[in-house]
Amino acid sequence: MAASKMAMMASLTRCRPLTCAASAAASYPARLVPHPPDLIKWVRREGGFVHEAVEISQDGPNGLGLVASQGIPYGSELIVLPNHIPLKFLSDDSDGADSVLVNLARQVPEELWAMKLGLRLLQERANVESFWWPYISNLPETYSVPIFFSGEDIKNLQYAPILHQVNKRCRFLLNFEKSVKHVLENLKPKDHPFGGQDIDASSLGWAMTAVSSRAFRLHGEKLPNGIRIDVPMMLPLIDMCNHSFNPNARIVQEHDAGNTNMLIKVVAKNSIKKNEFFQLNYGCLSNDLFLLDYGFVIPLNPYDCIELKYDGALLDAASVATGISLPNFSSPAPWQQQILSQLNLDGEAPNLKVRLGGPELVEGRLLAALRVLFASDAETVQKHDINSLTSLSAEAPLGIANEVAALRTIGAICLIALEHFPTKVMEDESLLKRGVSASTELAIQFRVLKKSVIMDVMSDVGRRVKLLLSKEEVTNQS
Ligand SMILES: C[S@@+](CC[C@H](N)C(=O)[O-])C[C@H]1O[C@@H](n2cnc3c(N)ncnc32)[C@H](O)[C@@H]1O
Repeated sequence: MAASKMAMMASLTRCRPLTCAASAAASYPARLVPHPPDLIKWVRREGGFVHEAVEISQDGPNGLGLVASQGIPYGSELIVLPNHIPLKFLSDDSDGADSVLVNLARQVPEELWAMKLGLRLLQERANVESFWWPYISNLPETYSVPIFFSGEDIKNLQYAPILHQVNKRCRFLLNFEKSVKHVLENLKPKDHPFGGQDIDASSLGWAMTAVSSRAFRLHGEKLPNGIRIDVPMMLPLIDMCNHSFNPNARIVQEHDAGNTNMLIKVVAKNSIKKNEFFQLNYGCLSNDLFLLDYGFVIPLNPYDCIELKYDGALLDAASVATGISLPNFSSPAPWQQQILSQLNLDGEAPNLKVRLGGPELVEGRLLAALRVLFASDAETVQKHDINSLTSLSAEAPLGIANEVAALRTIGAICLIALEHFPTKVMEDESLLKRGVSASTELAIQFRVLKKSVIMDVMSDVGRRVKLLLSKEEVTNQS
């Protein structure tokens, strides 16, 4: 009944309905319409180029992807999009319905930039005559990002920094829904950017996620002052490529022969075998960002890390756990405090977020702070510059005993962080084996990977401590 009313309203107002399903239950989300137009043919018809061996196909659990139907040599152009195909936001001097959109976009905080372009996507999705309909109709109907999780599955993530981000996004969508409704309330039909349709938090969430999971930030048009700024844009067909940290394709931007049109190309980075999927690198991101923006997590992600709040209480608890008591943790000496300020861990507006894991393994600021707090005299420390104090590869700059104490404290911090999770990895694994819904599985996988980041850091610092102690033994014997 409700659906038929919606369809009738859409045909009366010459717009397409913006309703969407609340959550992605299956691993293969359906497209906006059951049989969308052929995207490859559309790109070619619009003057773009698509290599004859490029096909759209199911890429296992990654959804649809682009696959090579025959071998392709290194350096080949796979897709070329002329300037009018990417979907971008509007210019600030737009008028009518577009100016309403520009004004709404001004209410979107910079960090949620995807919502801004999402408004434009919703506008085109609502418009029956949209140039981009062949593209939009091929977009997934639902997304597996946590803003669409049930409250229980949000809790299942078990990791405070991501819970904070999910809550922030949900709160923003609910508040933005109110602002959008208020702005649209008394608009004349010709000024309504969504063809007279109601917008709610769910359609806003769909649009924000369609953009965050598919848009690329590329050079935009040249400004009058000659500068090019990066602008987010949706790249039809190119955004069918799935992610890999070891991609076989890359995006390049080039001017056409007449130097009038900026072309966006996908080029083979390697030679590509028949049946191989084309993959792009979405960025060196943590699993938090992959989950929040794209709705998936990556096992063995070298960029995954955990975030902790550096404070005296954490360090005191860690020192109790290691048995290395040090009163200076909560009340450092003035010279130590000075270095902590230099590290931005003390002072007027300190940044107390520190990371473990990722390529750095231990954030340099945390390592330097511990090395300095365990040092007994200012003179030894002052012989070293901040770069060597923050570097894990600088071997024990303040001596072996100092390094062992700092590393053991990091091990203890890891243990405390691990104990903050309400479940153990073994319990998570048995839940996964029992079979759970797709979103519960994703939430559990996320927390398992966070725990494995912590365990990896623990075993790495443990190895370093052993090595240092064995070196010390050799030195003492000789
Ligand atoms: C830019 S789109 C790629 C095309 C998409 N697979 C589709 O069906 O339309 C990005 C989305 O693809 C999926 N994806 C891409 N790379 C993935 C990967 N390495 N693992 C799991 N899912 C992936 C995620 O759903 C992500 O949000």
